Amino acid sequence: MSETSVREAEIAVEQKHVDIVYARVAEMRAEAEAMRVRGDELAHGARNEAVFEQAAMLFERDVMVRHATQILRTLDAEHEGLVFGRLDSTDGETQYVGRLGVRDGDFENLVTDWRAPAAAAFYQATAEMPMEVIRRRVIRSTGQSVVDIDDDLLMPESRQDSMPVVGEGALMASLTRARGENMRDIVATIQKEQDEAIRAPWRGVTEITGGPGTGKTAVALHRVAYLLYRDRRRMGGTGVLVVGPSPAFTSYISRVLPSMGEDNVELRSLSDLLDGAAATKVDPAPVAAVKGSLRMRRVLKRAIREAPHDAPTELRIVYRGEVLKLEARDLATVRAAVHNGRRLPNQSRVDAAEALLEALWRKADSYEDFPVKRADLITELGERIEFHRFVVMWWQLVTPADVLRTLADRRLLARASGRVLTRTEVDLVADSWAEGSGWSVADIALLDELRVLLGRPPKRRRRADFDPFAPVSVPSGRRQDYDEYSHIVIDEAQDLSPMQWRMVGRRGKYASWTVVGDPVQSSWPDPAEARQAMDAAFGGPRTQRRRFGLRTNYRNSAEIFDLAGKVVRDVATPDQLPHAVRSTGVDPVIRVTTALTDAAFEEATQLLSIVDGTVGIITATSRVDSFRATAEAAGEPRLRVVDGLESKGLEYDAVVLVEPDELVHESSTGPRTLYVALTRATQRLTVVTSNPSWP
Ligand SMILES: Nc1ncnc2c1ncn2[C@@H]1O[C@H](COP(=O)(O)OP(=O)(O)OP(=O)(O)O)[C@@H](O)[C@H]1O
Repeated sequence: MSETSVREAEIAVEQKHVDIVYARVAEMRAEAEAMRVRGDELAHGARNEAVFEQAAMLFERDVMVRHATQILRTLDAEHEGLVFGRLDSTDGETQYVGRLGVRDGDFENLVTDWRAPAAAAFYQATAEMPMEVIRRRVIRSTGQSVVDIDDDLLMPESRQDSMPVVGEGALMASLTRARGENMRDIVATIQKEQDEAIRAPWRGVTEITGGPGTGKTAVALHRVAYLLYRDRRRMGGTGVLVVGPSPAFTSYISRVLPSMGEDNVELRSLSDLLDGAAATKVDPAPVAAVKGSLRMRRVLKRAIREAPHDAPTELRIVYRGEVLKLEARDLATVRAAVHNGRRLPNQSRVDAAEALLEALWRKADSYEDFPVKRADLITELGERIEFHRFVVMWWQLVTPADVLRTLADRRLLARASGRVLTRTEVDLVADSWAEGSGWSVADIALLDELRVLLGRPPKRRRRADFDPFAPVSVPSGRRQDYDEYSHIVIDEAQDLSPMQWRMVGRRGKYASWTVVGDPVQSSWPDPAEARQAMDAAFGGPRTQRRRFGLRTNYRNSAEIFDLAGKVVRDVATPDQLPHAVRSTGVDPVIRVTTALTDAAFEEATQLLSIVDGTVGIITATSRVDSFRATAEAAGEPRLRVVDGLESKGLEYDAVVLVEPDELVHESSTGPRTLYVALTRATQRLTVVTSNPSWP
């Protein structure tokens, strides 16, 4: 038989099995649908039953509806490539691997879930360690149709003539596919070193490092799917949080987990980790460096001890014909004493009132010939409306945002900072808040710190809040303190500032962690301080750690990565640079011109005609707005414009990098940012520069 007809015959064999699986899935879907209907009937019935039966019925309904919905969701997510692998072993057994475990009506295995221990050999078997696997086959489908297969022969000596082997490399086929709006899952082609990190135990901290394009993000997300599968009870109930660097990044990765049937994972970026305060800008590097350092915590702690700018500076009250007066100094002493107490400021107003009354009593007691009893004075003054009015103005309940807005005044920030910040630093930071154009990413960590330092004001109870028939699924206010996650994934961990580590650490008090990053791509100026804050976030140095290093760059062509490697030669050791496996024979293009904008769009237009997927223009931050406007006018949906920092974690088929020297100069860790930008393209890279001697 010719090679083509062997391939076609094998595709037909696999199609037969795939058809059986889809028929069975249709049955399962009908069963789940029936279960959901039954659940709704129960709920309807509950409304007509006696009250004491309602709770039990509602509970049963909830469990049923949730279970059925989960099954339907999983079945719906597996629209493409439900079955993607097959193993033929020495014992003559054939096993199919897919996105979901499926058994037939007699409980015979039709497909093994890729996350099950039984599927591990699909990813871990190699020619050196074949694990009894003779042939590993990757099955590629479109919808429910098998379109291609690729085989790896792992034990040639055990292969029988009846076992054909076709194709050359499912991995390469997948790597050369065009890139689109969203990242795709890699379940069919996870590599051995990646699989080890994905399947590591949930406990403690799993650190995954690797250079650009080594699949760190992909691995972290597949690990989430794996942990939810293996430990759904532990992980699913209290939730998994995935934190990425930017909203563009979270949107880019947003489809990966749903495509694996997991959509109850919270994806957040560092700019929207705090509800009600989304960041709309990024500070210039010198400002971000100050705001991110642990020194800011000391500044904030001092700031919240200051009296509000509109607080009264004197308390005068007439008691039984005598004037009792607390002057500014007395008031400052009382304020300091209340701050030194056990409760947080927003929960200390009652303490403040008591301390003021106590001070008034001491004042009265010091007067000669003024015989009053302490208890009488405290009760009588404590009931006076004028006293209450004073307390409300003097001990104000403040929000985190109030505090930062106050510190936009250079004088006030200087006072709060004492010797902690230099004059220049005070001016930089105060001015950034005075601009009033919304919060920056670095501000979010400060607001979160203040949330904890200030405490939540006591809630007034309202009877109407109580609804015995509210759905039982998510108790209202559950995540109010953000600290109930069971697992937290931090992507691009090398860029978190110490203050950001504190913010995520608060959310992971009871969590285990997966932390992925690449020290060489770091844009944070003080890695030692960040490292310390990171250790603290994990619960101290005694927390169990395991480390994995990824060494293969799957994104860039060897030609592109070669150029990128040159720019970080001074800041990276050779073993920190991954190995790019794919050569395209196309070298990066360097175009020298002073007409940067025109040239960049010309090159982008040309690249759009060559590649099927997206083209990214990466420029210095100062040029982004004008480039975006031009791109918008061009109306090309496959074209994106980002700056160096925004490009973190993203990828495009082709990249036009504009004026690399500018990227280097605009950040304190310039060569690293340029390295990030140079490693975003999968196929083509064009550099447009006015510097004839670049690189
Ligand atoms: N085993 C694999 N099979 C197919 N594609 C893969 C595999 N591993 C990684 N990739 C692809 O390589 C690209 C890079 O992966 P990913 O973005 O996860 O890398 P990264 O290490 O997070 O990169 P960076 O640090 O540069 O942002 C993605 O398109 C991903 O789908």
